[in-house]
Amino acid sequence: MLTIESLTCWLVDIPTIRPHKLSMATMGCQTLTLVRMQCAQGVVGWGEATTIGGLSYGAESPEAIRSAIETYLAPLLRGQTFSGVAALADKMNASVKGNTFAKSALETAFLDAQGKLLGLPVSALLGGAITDRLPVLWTLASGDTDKDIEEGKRLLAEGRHDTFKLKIGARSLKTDIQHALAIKAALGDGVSILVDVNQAWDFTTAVKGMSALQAGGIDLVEQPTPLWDRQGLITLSQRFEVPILADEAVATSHDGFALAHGGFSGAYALKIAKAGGPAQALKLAHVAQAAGVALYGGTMLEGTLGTVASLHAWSTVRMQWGTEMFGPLLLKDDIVVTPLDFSQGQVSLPQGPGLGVEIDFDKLRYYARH
Ligand SMILES: O=C(O)C[C@H]1C=CC(=O)O1
Ligand SMILES: [Mn+2]
Repeated sequence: MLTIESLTCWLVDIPTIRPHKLSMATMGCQTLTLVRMQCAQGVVGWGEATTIGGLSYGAESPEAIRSAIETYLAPLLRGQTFSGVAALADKMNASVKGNTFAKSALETAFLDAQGKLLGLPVSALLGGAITDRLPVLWTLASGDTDKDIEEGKRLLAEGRHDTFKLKIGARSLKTDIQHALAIKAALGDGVSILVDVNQAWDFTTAVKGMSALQAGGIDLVEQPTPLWDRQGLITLSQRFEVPILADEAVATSHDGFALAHGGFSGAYALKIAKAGGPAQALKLAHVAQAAGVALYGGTMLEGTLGTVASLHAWSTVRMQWGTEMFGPLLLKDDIVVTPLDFSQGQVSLPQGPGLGVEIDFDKLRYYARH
């Protein structure tokens, strides 16, 4: 049992190591919404909710996440006792619609506190880790083909990553295809290349684009069409051999059920923020498993806190397509004492109680918005 005594929120702005270009936004800075949950049992839990490009990716901005927590969720939860995340989600969902990013930060903080109280890692509260090293790809998204090739070659030589995702969709189809295939040719046949279109194509453009990407040896195409076009995604998944990864189209277990029921084949990108927390994201994972849809561990380019919360959840299921939990590597700095260990295309799951992450308060104060 955990009694929530108080909740504190910060907006933390951290610059990226280089501009990160997506079809809908170019990021030069990432804003982490951080939550500290003080519990009456003497433990403190930490959570993070992070989105991409203000309101250009999702319906919750960092400022709105903070406001939802401070104005609605904190007063609802303060003084309440919960036996676990199911009870916490039940309480939040009864009074607050949507706002899954805000709920994800709170579910994460609760799991961190509960793990610390029980002396267990968060993964143990979510079913138990089946691995302590998870594959991690890297996204090449400088916006410049030659720079991306240079970056990919360097990371391959360093042995840090062996799989790359490209962000396309902002430019013409022809330019995007040339870009993706030039990188594929430069990095070589042994290197797996995935592309993320972030909803930028309509159905007919997607048919042309997927034909070219499939012929060029691209291994996976992520969210080619708008999130509302469920039937389009299903049809594309049945028409092409190159698998489709559903991202924006699949947030919760309900979306996963509807897509699979409609005949979708391919994979789902799990993200704790889309679902409302690590435990909620696993509900989608379990629907996918039941439907024979593969899994991929997705990121909203979170800092270490949100990344580790995701890793604890992802460690409890088999990720056929690996993960993209490289968020901390895209940021110039972070607010934790010990950075994650990324090497050989993998990241290690922290082993301590709770999330297994310690906050660096000086850095938190330095980067926090005033
Ligand atoms: O998948 C997305 O749409 C968002 C994110 C994940 C990796 C990356 O570079 O951006
Ligand atoms: Mn995506």
